[in-house]
Amino acid sequence: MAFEPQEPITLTNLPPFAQRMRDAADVVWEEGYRQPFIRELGAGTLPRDTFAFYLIQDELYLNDYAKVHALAVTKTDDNEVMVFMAQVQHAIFHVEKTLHNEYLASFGITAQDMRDARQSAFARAYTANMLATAYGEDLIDILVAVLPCAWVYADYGQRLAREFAGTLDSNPYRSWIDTYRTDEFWQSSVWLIEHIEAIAATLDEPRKRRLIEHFVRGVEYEYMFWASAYDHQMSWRPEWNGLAD
Ligand SMILES: Cc1ncc(CO)c(N)n1
Repeated sequence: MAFEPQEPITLTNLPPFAQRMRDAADVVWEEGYRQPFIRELGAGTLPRDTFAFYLIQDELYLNDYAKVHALAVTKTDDNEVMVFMAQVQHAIFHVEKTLHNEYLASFGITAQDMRDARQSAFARAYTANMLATAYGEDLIDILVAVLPCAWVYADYGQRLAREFAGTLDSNPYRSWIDTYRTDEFWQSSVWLIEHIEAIAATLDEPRKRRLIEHFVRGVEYEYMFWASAYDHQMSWRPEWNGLAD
């Protein structure tokens, strides 16, 4: 389907460079939606301790994710970009972390448990990669590094809400789905896509290809974040779990 520039950017009306990134990631993206963690989250059957494992990892993730947005501010004097980055940081602490805190409290996970928590190998690889980009690369690289985070969650949130609409009322993970299904959450991706599109139009093909590669890698990290949580896997190999404790 061709991009309709007069129409708003939606999950299916994407400008050309965003469409290229999305197409390149498609296999991972669709397998990601079909993976057991996401299926069971949608059905409400995901074991609580698996969701708790994910939430603890995601708490740690969000700290690094906030830092990446803070570092983006140091790369530009464009106030529109600076305001966006500040708004995302605000949403991390006041929307996503509020959601987490409600779940963590209901699971009996304490502040001390959180202070003792360590990142899994998969989560650490993801945020180390994002932080390296944020410290060492340009604004465009940071925008592309954070886009999979915003976009995959918005896409899966909306799809889960639609696919499992009939059982959402009794789904213990409903407030998680409700957080990511909103148009407000999707609008972050729209903002990123628009700004990436404008910058990408000024770049040569090899540079664009590198950005696409970064984007696909980000979608892969999103996949593995859930897959490793599903298996409660802290280390690269399961038999190494706990060796450093
Ligand atoms: C791992 C991960 N990616 C993206 C989001 C959405 O902000 C999140 N909370 N966690």
